[in-house]
Amino acid sequence: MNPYTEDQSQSIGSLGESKLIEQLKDWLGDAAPAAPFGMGDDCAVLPFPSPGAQQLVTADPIIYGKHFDAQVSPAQAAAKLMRRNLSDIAAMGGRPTHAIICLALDPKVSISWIEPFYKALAEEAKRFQCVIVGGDVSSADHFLGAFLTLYGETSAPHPPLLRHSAQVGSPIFVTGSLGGTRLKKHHSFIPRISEGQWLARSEHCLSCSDLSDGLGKDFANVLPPALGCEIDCSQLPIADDAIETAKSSGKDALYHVFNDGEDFELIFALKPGTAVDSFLTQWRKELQTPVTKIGYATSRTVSKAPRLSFKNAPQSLSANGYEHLR
Ligand SMILES: Nc1ncnc2c1ncn2[C@@H]1O[C@H](COP(=O)(O)OP(=O)(O)O)[C@@H](O)[C@H]1O
Ligand SMILES: Cc1ncc(C[n+]2csc(CCOP(=O)(O)OP(=O)(O)O)c2C)c(N)n1
Ligand SMILES: [Mg+2]
Repeated sequence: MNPYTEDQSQSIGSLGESKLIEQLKDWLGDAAPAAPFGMGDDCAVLPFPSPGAQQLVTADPIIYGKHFDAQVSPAQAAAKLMRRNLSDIAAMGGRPTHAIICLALDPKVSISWIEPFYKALAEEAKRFQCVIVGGDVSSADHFLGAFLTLYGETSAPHPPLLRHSAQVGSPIFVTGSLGGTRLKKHHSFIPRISEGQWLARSEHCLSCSDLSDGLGKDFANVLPPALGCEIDCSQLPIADDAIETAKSSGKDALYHVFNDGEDFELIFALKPGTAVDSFLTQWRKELQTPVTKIGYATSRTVSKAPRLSFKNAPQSLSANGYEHLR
């Protein structure tokens, strides 16, 4: 849906900041607790994390024209905003608790866009068991951005799952399937919260991250700078929608797997020598989400940054991922 209207009476400009904030609170309903624990004071007052848990906090926005466009409904945009932050909490093995949302909006944004957007944020918060405790509204010219800060906590007593901690020989896995994001997954994925928590509880996982910028870039998230990674392209879980996308893009489906980003799946590395078959049996007993071993961490002598090498790759595969500002 196009978020803008030329009819001033239907725009948020006709409400003004204070009236809009009142409306936002109404639309959030019981997803927004009362002050001082929620909206209404200068700060929200948050409780300490549960005993033995550590506090997590992450931030990612959605910006019109950068993370979504007019093809995406306000409810889908809201789900994407919540879930891309939830995906970071999942990657650390945590669960979400509290969210703050800052809006920068052109006055021409329509009430009929912001209302379903906020109602869907409330639905998402309830579904993923967190509350929306505040935020900010400011005006911006020709811009629509919603910036979410999400608090969470680790799964006590387990430490958070960190990036860059794989070791030589670590088998590397991904959840779900990759490369199918352009058609719909970028706004309709499920953050892998249970899977992240399960990994945090397992004694096998050394390192974990989520795939937001594409496997060709984010593989490096689980590796220390001195290591490389060999990926067996014949083992990659290619999404049906990656194959569909490839039909019209003129590129190989693997191109979309490595470069399109926004898979919001987990990539993780296990301790070297982990019995992969019994790990997989255990996973499949307790989790429904598919998981695939895609390769392993390799040693590298001359190194500034982790390097990717391939088995069974098509010739001239480019695998760089998504990079803002370029
Ligand atoms: N503008 C910024 N100021 C401070 N820290 C930032 C900024 N942008 C990103 N970071 C931090 O850099 C790290 C990598 O960011 P990013 O690639 O956006 O992570 P993710 O893919 O998980 O969103 C994160 O720890 C993030 O908090
Ligand atoms: C209109 C529009 N343009 C481009 C994209 C594709 N896209 C936008 S951001 C992004 C990468 C991930 O986003 P980023 O903000 O880098 O997430 P982070 O790594 O910070 O979690 C991709 C593939 C899109 N989904 N919609
Ligand atoms: Mg980010």
